[in-house]
Amino acid sequence: MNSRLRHWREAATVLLAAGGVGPACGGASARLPGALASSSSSPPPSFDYELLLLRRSAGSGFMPGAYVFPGGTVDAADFSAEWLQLLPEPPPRCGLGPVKGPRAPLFATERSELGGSPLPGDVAFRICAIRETFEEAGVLLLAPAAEGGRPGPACDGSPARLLPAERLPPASELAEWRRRVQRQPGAFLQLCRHLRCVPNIWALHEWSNWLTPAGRGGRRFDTAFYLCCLGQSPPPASHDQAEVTACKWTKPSEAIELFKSQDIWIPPPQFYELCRLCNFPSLRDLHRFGFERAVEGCERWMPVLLIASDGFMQILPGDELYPEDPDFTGERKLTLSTNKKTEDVLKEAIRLHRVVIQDLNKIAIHVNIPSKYKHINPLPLDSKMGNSTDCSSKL
Ligand SMILES: CCCCCC(=O)SCCNC(=O)CCNC(=O)[C@H](O)C(C)(C)COP(=O)(O)O
Ligand SMILES: Nc1ncnc2c1ncn2[C@@H]1O[C@H](COP(=O)(O)O)[C@@H](OP(=O)(O)O)[C@H]1O
Ligand SMILES: [Mg+2]
Repeated sequence: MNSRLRHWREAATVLLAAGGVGPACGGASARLPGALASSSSSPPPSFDYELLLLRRSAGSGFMPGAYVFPGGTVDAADFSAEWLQLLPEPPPRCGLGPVKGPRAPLFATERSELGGSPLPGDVAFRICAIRETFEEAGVLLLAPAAEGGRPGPACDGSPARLLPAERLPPASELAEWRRRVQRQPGAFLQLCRHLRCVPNIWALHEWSNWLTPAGRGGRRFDTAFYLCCLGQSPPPASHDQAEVTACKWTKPSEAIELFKSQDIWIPPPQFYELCRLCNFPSLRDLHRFGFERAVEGCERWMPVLLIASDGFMQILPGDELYPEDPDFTGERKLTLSTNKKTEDVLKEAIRLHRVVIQDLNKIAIHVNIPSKYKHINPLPLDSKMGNSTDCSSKL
């Protein structure tokens, strides 16, 4: 086994947004992607789309009860060479756009331990995210196969669409397929063959890559985060009453409000990504940004814990306290700690990229450095969205 894989499991997740079909909202859509609000008095954005959040079972071994995006651990079936018979184009890209930027280790991993699959990580992790979205929420992100048996995914830069209802089997049959895939992930390939479809890997755009922090002794995941924008109303989503106990389509701002009011708990990486989405009230703008930015790639982010006297911080790459040689495996048991209060630590810092956690639902993101790879920093939220838990980008 690859030494990295002894320490964590590889996983994929998808920020699934749907909407953008109604009239433009408010004027907030005039906010330019990439232009961070520097004032704390701008009106709250009005979103024309919703995002799918799932509540993890209270019995889950990892982050029980947390609201997360659909996703899970990669299975050998996601790397099956048989997918190549369904995909319209051969490796290495299988019809995916180029990535000129850096490749996070997740995407460049040697796959021999998974049977030496010729399927690239870029494809397999997208298949994983799509399969998990079906298992956990019943939402099927598939593209139809073109006439003659060759699939013809739309890759024209517009938001994706789900298969039309007439392409799907009756609900009871689909529910049976869902149970089969939950029991045996390899059944997802059989379902795609049966429906003459392919997982719509072209609708998933590389967004970020988070590695669970080391040092807490728990389970860790190296997770590929993708963005997928559906240019249609949010489709029905249903939980599986097992791994997932609730499905919720929510605007990014509403999710943050629910977090602040302690109605839901969202883990720091998902909170960070929700605050990034707050830059985009319009689904079309979000899609365009995600589609065009993906070519730049992304780097892996492993937060490094700094324990202060009244809370703790997750230090992120680019921050002046981020170690030059981070302890990825946790074997060196390196921890950062100080007797100072978080407020004083923050006052002393010049280059900030960190998540300050004072208690479970009191999180603030502090960033004053530009985001790399043409990405975007979390939006500072204005006072109307509350300030007990703020997402403050200091620029
Ligand atoms: C009080 C604050 C505690 C802070 C500790 C953390 O930051 S935990 C962060 C955990 N989050 C991640 O590792 C991000 C990626 N993980 C996920 O999206 C999901 O956990 C998963 C990997 C998709 C879950 O996989 P399952 O197989 O369990 O569904
Ligand atoms: N009813 C239930 N309650 C809690 N966890 C469940 C569950 N049914 C399945 N799971 C867990 O969900 C995980 C599967 O996640 P995914 O398919 O998203 O990777 C598995 O955890 P383990 O990884 O600990 O086995 C599985 O045990
Ligand atoms: Mg999961």
